Amino acid sequence: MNQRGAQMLSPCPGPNPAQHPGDGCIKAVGQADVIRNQFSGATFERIIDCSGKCVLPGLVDAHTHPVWAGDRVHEFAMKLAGASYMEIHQAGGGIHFTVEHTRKATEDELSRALQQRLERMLRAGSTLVECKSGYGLDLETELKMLRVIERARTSVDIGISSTYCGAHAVPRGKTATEATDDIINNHLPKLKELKLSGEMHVNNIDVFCEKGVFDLESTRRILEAGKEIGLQINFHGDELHPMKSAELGAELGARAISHLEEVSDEGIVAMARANCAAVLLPTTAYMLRLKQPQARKMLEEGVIVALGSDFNPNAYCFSMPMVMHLACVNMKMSMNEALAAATINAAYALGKSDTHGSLEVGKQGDLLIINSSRWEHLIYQFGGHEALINYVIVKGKVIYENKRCETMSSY
Ligand SMILES: N=CN[C@@H](CCC(=O)O)C(=O)O
Ligand SMILES: [Zn+2]
Repeated sequence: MNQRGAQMLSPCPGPNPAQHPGDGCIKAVGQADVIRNQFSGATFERIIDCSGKCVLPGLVDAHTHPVWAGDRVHEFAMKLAGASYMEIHQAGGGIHFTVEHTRKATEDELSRALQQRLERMLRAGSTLVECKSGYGLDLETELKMLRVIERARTSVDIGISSTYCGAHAVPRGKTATEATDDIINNHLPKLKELKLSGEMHVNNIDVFCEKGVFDLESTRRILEAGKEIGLQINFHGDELHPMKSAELGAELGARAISHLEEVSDEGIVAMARANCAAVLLPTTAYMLRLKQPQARKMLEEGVIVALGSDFNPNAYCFSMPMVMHLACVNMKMSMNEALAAATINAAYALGKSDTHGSLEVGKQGDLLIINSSRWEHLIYQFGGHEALINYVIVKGKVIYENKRCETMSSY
């Protein structure tokens, strides 16, 4: 913590932590001496002296595709040579390439890969991440991916919001209408059954609403059917072409829409009115050399702007500190705006801002301790988070401690 403030974590669900078992929530936030007095009789599992350091909320990554097999480094070379994302996709690469490999992978292989990726995200400061399916497209593989995400809830100490993204691409051999019918008639009823039986905890529904993928009408049908079974609407829209996805999302009560490089002015206003969050993905706009989304205009209009890493085989980045840096430089966000977008606003995009995303009494004790007296170093030092993040704490427990940063971060 910096010199002026302090946070007190569990174990302690009441005012006197000594009398209560831990619930992993924040018990007090304020001046160090006031808190010290307040808890003078208490005993703690662990006390960390944060003098000269900063305490930040754990970062929230509002958009990731972390379950897949088969990397696409060869496509990176193709893109550098001038091929566009859609050219590769339409030639059977891109998402289709990943689908082919993910269908062949076993559940254990996918679980191991996911676990390692989530651990890398944790070490980069993310304590809550959205995780999408979407490289199966058929029911069997989509369910395999969702089960892998479900397993990670217990095997990794990171918070997870799970998203069904069966409409990530139109599977080979099907039209978009046939794929839409399959999702509505077969995938969603099965998800509803698994949700009701408690076997799966899927939170959100996603569609890639894009020219040559799912058009506005198919997107509407899928999202409405998902909402009907209790999923939050959180989808890809207005990325490569203006689709009026923002207008549709606002009308359907979407919790969030991602990308939005090609959103219309009317769409921005509609999202602001509907409290629909914009999840901006600076790595993708950078990687694909897309037009940058209009973050400034969105903020001026009152849109809730969140950030995500979009980790996927196309945009291979685990690091929300780097995402914040890109948002500042390329989207002209201030460092304060980027931090809010990577914490409380990202939590909002996942429907979790009551419990996550800020350091407030009663919220989950997810936080980072930065080895610097100015938190802005986390954004300023591009790619430097490994030397800055001293501790990652989830539900009041230290889950990553980086002793090396004590000697590294000031250089
Ligand atoms: N645009 C659609 N989906 C992903 C990319 C997925 C992929 O290329 O594998 C995205 O958000 O960038
Ligand atoms: Zn995506």
